[in-house]
Order: sequence, then structure tokens, then C-alpha cells
Amino acid sequence: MLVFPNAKLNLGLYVTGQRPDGFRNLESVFVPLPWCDALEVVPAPKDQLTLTGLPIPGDPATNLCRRAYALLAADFELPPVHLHLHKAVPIGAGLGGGSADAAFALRALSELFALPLTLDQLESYARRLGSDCAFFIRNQPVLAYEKGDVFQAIDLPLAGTACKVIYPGLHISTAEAYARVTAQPPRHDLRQSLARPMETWRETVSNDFEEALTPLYPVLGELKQALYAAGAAYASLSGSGSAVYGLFPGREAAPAVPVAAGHLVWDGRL
Ligand SMILES: C[C@](O)(CO)[C@H](O)COP(=O)(O)OP(=O)(O)OC[C@H]1O[C@@H](n2ccc(N)nc2=O)[C@H](O)[C@@H]1O
Ligand SMILES: Nc1ncnc2c1ncn2[C@@H]1O[C@H](COP(=O)(O)OP(=O)(O)OP(=O)(O)O)[C@@H](O)[C@H]1O
Repeated sequence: MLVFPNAKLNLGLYVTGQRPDGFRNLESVFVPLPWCDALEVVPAPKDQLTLTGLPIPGDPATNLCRRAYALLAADFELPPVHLHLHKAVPIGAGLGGGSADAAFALRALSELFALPLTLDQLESYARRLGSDCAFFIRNQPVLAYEKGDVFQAIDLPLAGTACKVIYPGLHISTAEAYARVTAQPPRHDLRQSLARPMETWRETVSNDFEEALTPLYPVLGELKQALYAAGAAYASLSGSGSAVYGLFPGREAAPAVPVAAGHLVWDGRL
């Protein structure tokens, strides 16, 4: 079975409080971004993981695809599988690429082996693999709370909006990024702010990580300014960075933006 785990963007992100489990509570809108990896899951004589595309730091034994398999194999009798992941979504980008691989692996294994799992149950497995993972089970725009894994539906007329994402070749570790942010109550009501015209979002829809990380990594501010200069209606850091995106509603495609060597650019539509 071949699946294409997609990335996500965060529209606004407030880090709102410290949790007893050491994590933070947050408030953010997650939307699927069709920048995709490819993941193939095939029954095989023995378990195997092969990797191509962008290099993934760390021991392949701890790859989130393998961890997804191990989680289900602890509860169900699964035959060995060959997992092949072709990595295209940059890592440490705030795009949730690794989390998507994990969630899509859970969904693919469940479907391939006809496991009796509902979407709610798959979300529960996904939560155990990472805060961002549960979103990718249903993969629909949501307002996310708590660790970013408790959802409310949100209706956003964004489908088809031209979008440009720029990854400045900077791996920002999620844990490090959280350590730099001080939790505070949300400055605005995200649902209300996002219901207003997109041109007003820059006044109210902010990402706490952007404020904390831009002084450290000025390139993040430069990319945001470049996207606004190119005519973006809204531009922001995604998640804990380092990818910065711009939205260009009403355009066929996002315009060209000059970027440095080593930056990765994704152009497409939401
Ligand atoms: C920044 C976001 O991408 C926004 O969508 C997510 O909150 C990150 O989610 P993620 O990459 O799935 O993060 P996890 O793998 O669960 O956690 C990585 C580390 O980030 C910190 N972390 C993560 C999520 C959260 N709500 N509070 C935290 O403090 C913790 O230090 C944790 O050890
Ligand atoms: N399939 C995978 N894809 C990417 N990273 C993976 C994967 N499996 C395990 N990892 C580990 O997760 C780390 C990346 O996590 P990190 O949260 O920093 O970035 P991310 O996947 O881009 O998501 P985000 O920044 O949105 O949280 C990598 O350093 C790598 O060791």
C-alpha cells in the first residue's frame, strides 16, 4: 500500500499554559498542506525500513514509522512488513512531517490488515507517538487545544488558496523552541480572528514561536517580509519553525520570491 503523508500549517499559535506532564497547552488552527512524503507498506518475510530522500537525523530504529508499527504490533498480530519512506518534507520545519509519517503508517497498517479500529481509536494511538500526530488521522482543518491533540471543527474557506512555503535550511528542534516561549493567555480569539478577511489576520493572528525565535534567527523575519513584499495577504512561521509560509488568495499561483541557496521552496494550493 502506497500513501502520501502530507504536512500541516499552523494559522496562529498561542502557547497558553504549562501542564503537569511537562508539556504546554496550546491553541492553534491546523490545516493540511499538500507537501508530501511517500510511504509504502508491504508485507515481507521480515521487518525492514528503507529510507530515501532527505536524510533523517537519528537512529532509523526510532523512526516514527517503525514506532507506529510497534505500537499496533503490541496489541494486534501483525505480519512483518517492509516500510519504505521517501522523505520530501523538511525536518525541524514546524510542518509536522514526522508526525504525518507516523499517523499515515497507523492508518495504512490498519487498512492493510483490516484492524477493527475506528478513527477515534487511531487518534488515541497517534497521541502516544507525538502531539502533532493525532491531527493527521482525520487530516481536516481544526482548532487544536491542550497538547495540540484535542480538536474542535472549524470551517475555513481556504481550499485552493495559492501558498508558498520556504524552509531556510534551519533545523529547529521542537523541544528547544518550546523552552524559549513563555506561556501566556491568548491575546485574541483565534476563531473570531480567522473569520475576518485574510488581510486583517496580520493584526491579530500571531505565532508565539515567531516572536521568540526571530531575534535568534533573523532569516525568519526576512522571509516573512519577503512574502509580504511579494503580495501575501498573510505570512507567518509555521509551528515551531523554521518554515515560513505566505498565502495569496485570488491568485493562480504564488509569485516568485528570491531565496538563498540551500532554502527549500514549496509552491502550490491548499
Ligand atoms: C509546535 C507544534 O508543531 C505545533 O503544531 C507541535 O506542538 C509540536 O508537536 P510534536 O512535534 O508532535 O511534539 P512532540 O514530539 O509531542 O514533543 C516534542 C517536545 O516538544 C515539547 N512540547 C510539545 C508539544 C506540546 N504541546 N508541549 C511541549 O512542551 C516537549 O518538550 C516535547 O518533548
Ligand atoms: N519519519 C520521520 N520524519 C522526520 N523525523 C523523524 C521521523 N522519525 C523520527 N524522526 C525524528 O524526529 C525529529 C524531528 O522532529 P521535529 O519535531 O523536530 O520536526 P518535524 O518532524 O519537522 O515536526 P515539527 O517541527 O512540526 O514538530 C528528527 O530529528 C528525527 O530524529
